[in-house]
Amino acid sequence: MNDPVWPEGYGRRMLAQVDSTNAEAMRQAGGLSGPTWIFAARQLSGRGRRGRAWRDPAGNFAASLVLRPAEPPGQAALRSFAASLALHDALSALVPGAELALKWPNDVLLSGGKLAGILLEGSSAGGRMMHLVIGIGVNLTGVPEPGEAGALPAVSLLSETGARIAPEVLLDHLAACYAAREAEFQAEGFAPIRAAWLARAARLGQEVTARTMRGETSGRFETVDAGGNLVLSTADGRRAIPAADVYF
Ligand SMILES: O=C(O)CCCC[C@@H]1SC[C@@H]2NC(=O)N[C@@H]21
Repeated sequence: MNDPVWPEGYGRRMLAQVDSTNAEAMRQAGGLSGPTWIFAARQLSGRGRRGRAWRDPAGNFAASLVLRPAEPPGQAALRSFAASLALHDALSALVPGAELALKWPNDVLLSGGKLAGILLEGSSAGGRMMHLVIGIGVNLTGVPEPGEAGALPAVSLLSETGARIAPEVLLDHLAACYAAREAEFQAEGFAPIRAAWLARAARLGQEVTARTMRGETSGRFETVDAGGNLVLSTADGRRAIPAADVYF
């Protein structure tokens, strides 16, 4: 594939080492004049969803994109679908034929295992986002130690496909793919992102379990609705779930 062109209007800060690119993005957010990628060759204390740690063996990808969407949080957060889709776009271009899929809300799977995770953070005031940070971690070469029971096994791009992609190369591709998805989101809203995401979704139409702090809901994975909710068809009817961990 041709070398991508760095997208116009996007900045980048390339760091040798950081605690967490999301933490660094939040620290720098107030001083940035436009959308900016914060990339670190080495991340020592990565943060995962639901307060979990995200372990980054050397050689893996860690970066966070800082945006200023000035939208209500629910609308701004739909970018997590744009981000996972952009990552799918970038990886499919870099490793044609890789068996990639998307898992709600924003994991990227490879050969059925967890290849990548995305963590959204941010700050808002007066009902509008001031900053949105989209943190993306990809197991390019290393696989973190096993996580909680029942979770999908972590896999790496190298272990599953033999492809050795440098983190900086993935950043160039991801930045270009994200900028294209962001432009689509701004021009046409969530509908085309939602449709493209669903076309790549893992386990659509199959039984899944959504687990929250309050309990579990099992049902057939029907769709993702216009608000980004996971829609399950359960024995008690249709349920739209805004946030959960999903188990297959
Ligand atoms: O739990 C998940 O699946 C989300 C993991 C997100 C990890 C990435 S790595 C880059 C960015 N910086 C962080 O501290 N976390 C995100």
